[in-house]
Amino acid sequence: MKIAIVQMDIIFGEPEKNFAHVEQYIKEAAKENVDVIVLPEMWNTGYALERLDELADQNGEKTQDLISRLAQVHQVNIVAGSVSTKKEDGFYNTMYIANRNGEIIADYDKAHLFKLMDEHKYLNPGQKMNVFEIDGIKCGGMICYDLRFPEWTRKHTLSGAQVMFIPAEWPKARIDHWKILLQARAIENQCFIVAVNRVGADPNNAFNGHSMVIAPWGDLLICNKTEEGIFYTELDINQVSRVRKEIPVYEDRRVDLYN
Ligand SMILES: NC(=O)CCC(=O)C(=O)O
Repeated sequence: MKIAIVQMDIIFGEPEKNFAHVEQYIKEAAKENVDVIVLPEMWNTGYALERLDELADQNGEKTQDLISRLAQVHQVNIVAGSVSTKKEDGFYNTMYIANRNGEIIADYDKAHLFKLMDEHKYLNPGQKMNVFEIDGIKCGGMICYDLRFPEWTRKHTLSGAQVMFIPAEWPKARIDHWKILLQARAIENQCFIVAVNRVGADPNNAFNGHSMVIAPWGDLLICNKTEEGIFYTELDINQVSRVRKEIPVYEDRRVDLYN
């Protein structure tokens, strides 16, 4: 599975400009014949939460139209990070995934809302998990702060996910947490982690990238990139079963002791 991760800047409260940037990035990444393109969190508006009524994507339609069109034209899967959406009962932080045929195969609303960035004041939390298939490989997706809840990743890998996609707007101030938690999630769940963070700044935070792609043994395939750009790598999915055979963590779990 060839992956392109888009470590982009996000223009605060300017969805038109961000849509245009994302379109350019997807076109550029698609030229490299990749299987999956991955975007960061809330790339349409950034954390302009006070203006969501005016800015959020109505039912995610604009986002779904864009990624569906580009996925079909370029025959590429797109894990479209997340965008702010306006639905019937309020606002959400929503991830959409399009397959090579341009079909939207999954959507996910961020389950754990991050109080330090005021998400709980403006957004509704999601109520379901997010497992989907890309080219026959079971994958899972969650968003940024969800990473701090190990049981959430484990629930996805127990459902068969071999690759976890994690878009983020994770500030520079806590970037060490990001790196350590991502590597731990990969090692403990013996899965690939594909985690995309933004760069740049908004009125409250600075962001320094460090998007990471980590193999099931904990090897770092992409890490420590702080500049804006697209980064590429390839996942050897067979590593998941090899690592799980070598250290049979899933067989050795003591579920009888956990509840
Ligand atoms: N956008 C987010 O969910 C940020 C999470 C974060 O910064 C953290 O420390 O957790």
